Amino acid sequence: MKILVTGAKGQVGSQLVEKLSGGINTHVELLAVDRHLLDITDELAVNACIERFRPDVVINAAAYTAVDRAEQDELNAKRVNHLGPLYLAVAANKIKATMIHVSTDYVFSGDAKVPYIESDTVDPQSVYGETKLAGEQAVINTNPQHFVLRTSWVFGETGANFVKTMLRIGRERSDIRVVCDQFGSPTYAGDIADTLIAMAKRSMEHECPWGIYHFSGSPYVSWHEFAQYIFDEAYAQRCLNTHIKVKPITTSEYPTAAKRPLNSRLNCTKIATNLGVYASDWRLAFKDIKAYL
Ligand SMILES: NC(=O)C1=CN([C@@H]2O[C@H](COP(=O)(O)OP(=O)(O)OC[C@H]3O[C@@H](n4cnc5c(N)ncnc54)[C@H](OP(=O)(O)O)[C@@H]3O)[C@@H](O)[C@H]2O)C=CC1
Ligand SMILES: Cc1cn([C@H]2C[C@H](O)[C@@H](COP(=O)(O)OP(=O)(O)O[C@H]3O[C@@H](C)C(=O)[C@@H](O)[C@H]3O)O2)c(=O)[nH]c1=O
Repeated sequence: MKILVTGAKGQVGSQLVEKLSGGINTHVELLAVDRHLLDITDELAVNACIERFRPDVVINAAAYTAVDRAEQDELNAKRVNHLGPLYLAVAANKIKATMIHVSTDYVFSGDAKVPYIESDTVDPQSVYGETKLAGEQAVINTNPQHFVLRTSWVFGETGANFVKTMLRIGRERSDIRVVCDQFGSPTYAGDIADTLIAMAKRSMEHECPWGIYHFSGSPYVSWHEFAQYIFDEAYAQRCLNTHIKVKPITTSEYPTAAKRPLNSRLNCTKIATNLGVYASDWRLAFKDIKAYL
C-alpha cells in the first residue's frame, strides 16, 4: 500500500512517519512530505506530487493550528485549512485514491449539553473552526472515498501543545490560572496516528464505511483538570521541584482572540462500532513526562 502523508513534521504527522517507517508496517511504501517538500496550498505542486507518486491513500496531517492567530490571518488559515484539503482530495480522486483528513472539535459551537455525535449541527465560533469545517466539506464533496477524523486537544512529544506550554510556564512561575468551564478530551498524537493507519488499511477492503468519525482520548476533563494532572505527574516524576496548585478560572477571566467551545466533548461510539477503534486513555501517554520537556 502506498501512503502519502502531508504535514509530516507536525504532532500527528511525525507520529505517522514514525509508525509507518518499517516495523510492522513494512508493506507500506511511504512518502512523507513537510511544508517545504509540499506546500498543500500550491495546487500545481499537489497535483504533480500525487500524479507522480500515485498513492493508494493520502493522509492530510497539515493544518493551520494557531487558533488565536487565525483570527487576524484569515486568508492564510483558509488557504491551508480549506484550499489545501480541497486540492489534495480532488487530486486523490482523479487516481481513485482514498483521502483521509483530520478535523477538529472546534467545528461545533460548544453549546450542547452532551458529547457531540458526527451528525450534530456544526456551528464554528472561530476562524480556525470555520476554515477547518470548510476543509472537511471540501473533502466530503470532492472525493467519495474519504474518512474525516475529528479529534480534540492533541498533544505529543513533538510540536507545540498545551502540555508543553504548562511545563514551560510551570518552570517560570507557580501562579498558574486555567479555565475550568471548557470541557473536552485530550488526545495523544500517537493514538491518532494509529487510528489513521487503521483507516488507511480499512480503505483497501470492500464495502468501506466511509464518512466522518469522532476519535478522542478518555476520560473527559476541563482544561483546568488537565493542567492539574500534568503538574501532579510532573511533581511525582521529579520533573518539577514544586507541586503547583492550578487556580481554576472562568473563560471570561481568560480573554482570548478566538472563542473556544465550552463543550468540546466528542462521542466516539461510531468509530468503535464501524471500525473497532476505541477511545484511548490519554493518561497512559504520561508514563515519562520528561519526554514533553
Ligand atoms: N493541535 C490540536 O490540538 C488539534 C489538532 N487537530 C487537527 O489535527 C491535525 C494535525 O494537527 P497537529 O499535528 O496538532 O498540527 P501541527 O500544527 O503540529 O502540525 C501541522 C503541520 O502542518 C504544516 N503546515 C502548515 N501549513 C502547511 C502548508 N501550507 N503545507 C504543508 N504543510 C503545512 C505545519 O508546518 P509549519 O510548522 O512549518 O507551519 C505543521 O508541521 C490538523 O488537521 C489539526 O487541525 C484537531 C484537533 C486538535
Ligand atoms: C496557556 C493557558 C491557556 N488557558 C486556556 C485557553 C484555552 O481556553 C485553553 C486551551 O488553551 P490553548 O490555547 O493551548 O489551546 P487551543 O489552541 O485552543 O487548543 C485547540 O487547538 C486546536 C488546534 C484544536 O483543534 C482544538 O481541539 C484545541 O486543542 O486553556 C488558560 O486558561 N490558562 C493558560 O495559562
